[in-house]
Amino acid sequence: MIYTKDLSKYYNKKSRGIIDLSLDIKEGEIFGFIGPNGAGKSTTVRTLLNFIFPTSGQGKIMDLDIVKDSVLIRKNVGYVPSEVHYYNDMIVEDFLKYSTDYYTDDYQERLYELSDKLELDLKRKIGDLSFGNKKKVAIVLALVYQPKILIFDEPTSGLDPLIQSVFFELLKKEKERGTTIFFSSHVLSDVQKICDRVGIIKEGRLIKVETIDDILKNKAKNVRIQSDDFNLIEDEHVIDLNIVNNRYHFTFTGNISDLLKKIADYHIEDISITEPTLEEIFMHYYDMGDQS
Ligand SMILES: Nc1ncnc2c1ncn2[C@@H]1O[C@H](COP(=O)(O)OP(=O)(O)OP(=O)(O)O)[C@@H](O)[C@H]1O
Repeated sequence: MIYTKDLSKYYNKKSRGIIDLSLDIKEGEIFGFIGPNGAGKSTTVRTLLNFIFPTSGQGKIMDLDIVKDSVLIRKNVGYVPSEVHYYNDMIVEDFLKYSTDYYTDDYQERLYELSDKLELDLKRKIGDLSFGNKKKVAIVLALVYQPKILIFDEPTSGLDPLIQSVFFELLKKEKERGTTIFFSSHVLSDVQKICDRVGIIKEGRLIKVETIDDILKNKAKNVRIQSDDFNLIEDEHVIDLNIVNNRYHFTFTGNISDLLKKIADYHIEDISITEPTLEEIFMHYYDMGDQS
């Protein structure tokens, strides 16, 4: 549904946006796109929607070319930008009605239903809305006509936790309908909640694409051991070792039953083996960069 091959964007010779980005997102998939500030998330989204031209490479959305067919693409995509700029002097209700008038079907009822769920005050002027409330306007607009594809750039920023959970409920309904969702964010818990797969972007390059399940299931474990004679420091599977007094904290990347066999030789006072958080895994990928 969303495909790119070696897509690159340089703003000028010195300023890279994205480099050789290749993505293949299937119909009905919710794809998380994660990376810190400046990694290239917004550049990717803006290039996909042809707000900026790619420097090289190609991209397709629903088999349509992202540059040549961008008008048709935008008709089929709901988009929530990272920063929302609409007509400040318009009343929210008028703006939403005006925007939905473009579509042939009658979306008025859904417009009010979504605004109500997100607790959006329809009677205020857009210019008087907070950042989060402006974001709600963008979310209503993206969801109202039930497009086949949704592209979100940091959609939850500015939303309070209650509204965030309403938003995720709305997305679950979209998923049931088979909508394809590109979800760019730097908030790992958001991505973990809703996405099927996640792509990690670092300094403009995609360094990893994996399912959330695999990331959490197959990866290293956090191990904490208290022992006065423990000595696995040279083990190739022991990384990020931290020793304070007789307390050992490390990440174990090998088979956990091998670890249990090895530690049976030591006098262990206390032990815990836990799944790393997505945050820790993410930091690990970031440290390893392209070799991961
Ligand atoms: N208009 C621009 N002109 C020059 N460089 C730009 C421009 N927009 C973005 N960049 C550069 O491109 C790189 C990627 O920026 P981008 O905004 O895509 O990152 P991001 O992952 O969306 O980060 P953020 O979460 O801060 O928006 C950064 O180094 C940024 O400085």
